Amino acid sequence: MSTNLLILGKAPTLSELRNTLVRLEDTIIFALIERSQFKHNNAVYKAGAMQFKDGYSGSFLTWFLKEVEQVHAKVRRYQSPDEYPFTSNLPDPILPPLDYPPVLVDPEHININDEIFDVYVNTVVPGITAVGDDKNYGSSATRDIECLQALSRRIHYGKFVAESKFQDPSTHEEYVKHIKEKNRDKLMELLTNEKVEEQLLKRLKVKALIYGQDLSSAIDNSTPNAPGNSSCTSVCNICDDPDSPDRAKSRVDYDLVVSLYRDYVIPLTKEVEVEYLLHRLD
Ligand SMILES: O=C(O)C(=O)C[C@]1(C(=O)O)C=C[C@@H](O)C=C1
Repeated sequence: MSTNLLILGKAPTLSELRNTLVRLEDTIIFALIERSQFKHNNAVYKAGAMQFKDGYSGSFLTWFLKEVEQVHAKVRRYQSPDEYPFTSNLPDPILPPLDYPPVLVDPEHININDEIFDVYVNTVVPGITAVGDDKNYGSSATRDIECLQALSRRIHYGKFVAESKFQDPSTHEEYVKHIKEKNRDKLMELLTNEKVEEQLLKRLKVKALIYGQDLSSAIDNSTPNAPGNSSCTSVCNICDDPDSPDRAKSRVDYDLVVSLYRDYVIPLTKEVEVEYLLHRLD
C-alpha cells in the first residue's frame, strides 16, 4: 500500500494524487498476477457451490469477503476516506477514531463496489485465469480479495481527484456551472484528460510486460528477446510480438491488463468523479 496522503493534514495536489494512482498500478498488476496462477475455480463464485456448516447460501467469495471486512472494520479500515467495503452491517472499530482532515464533501457516500465486484467476477477473473478447477479455492479467494480491494481503492480515489479539480481556480467556475446545471456530459468532458489516459495505458503495458516475465528465462542470455539481449529494440527491452514464445510464458496477459484499465478502471474512476461532482454542492 502506498503512503497515505490523507492523514498528512492538507489536501493532496493533483500531481500527488496521480502519483498514488501510478503506484496503485503496480499493486493491481501484481495482485492480478497472483490470482492468475490459479485456475478459474468457478466454485468460488457460484452461490451454493460450497456447503457451509452454518447454512450460508451465498458464494464462497462473498462469505470470505464479509469475514475479512468484519476484521478490517474493527481495526478502522473503513474510516479511512479512501477505503470502501463491499459488504454491509460491519462492526464498529475497537480502536478510537483516527483524525482524518476533511478533504471530501461526499454527502451521498458514493460507493460503487457492487459494480466493481460484478466486473471483477464476470470479466476480469475469466480473462486472467485458465479454464478449469484446481481446488485452490482459499488461495484464489484470498487473491480475489486483494484484487478487489486494490481496484476499489483506485477507483474511489476518483473522489479526491475530482475534489482537486473542483478546487483548481482555473476551472472552478466551469465546474460550478455544470454542477448547478446537473450536466453530467459537460462534467465528464471537463474532467477528462486524454493525454494522461494515453500515457497511463502505454506505461501499464510496459509494466505488465516487465512484471509478468518469467525471470528464469531472463537470466539466460541465449533466450531470444530476453531483457538485456541487445537484439531487442522495444522500449522495455522485451519482445512485444503477439506470436513470441515469451508472451505465452508471461504470467499475465498484458493486453488484458491494458483493456481492464481502458474499459473498466478508467471509466469507473470517471464515473466516481462525475457522481462526486454532481453532489459536491448539495
Ligand atoms: O488524472 C486524472 O486527471 C484523472 O482524472 C484520473 C484518470 C484515470 O482514471 O486515470 C481519469 C480521467 C482522466 O481522463 C485521466 C485519468
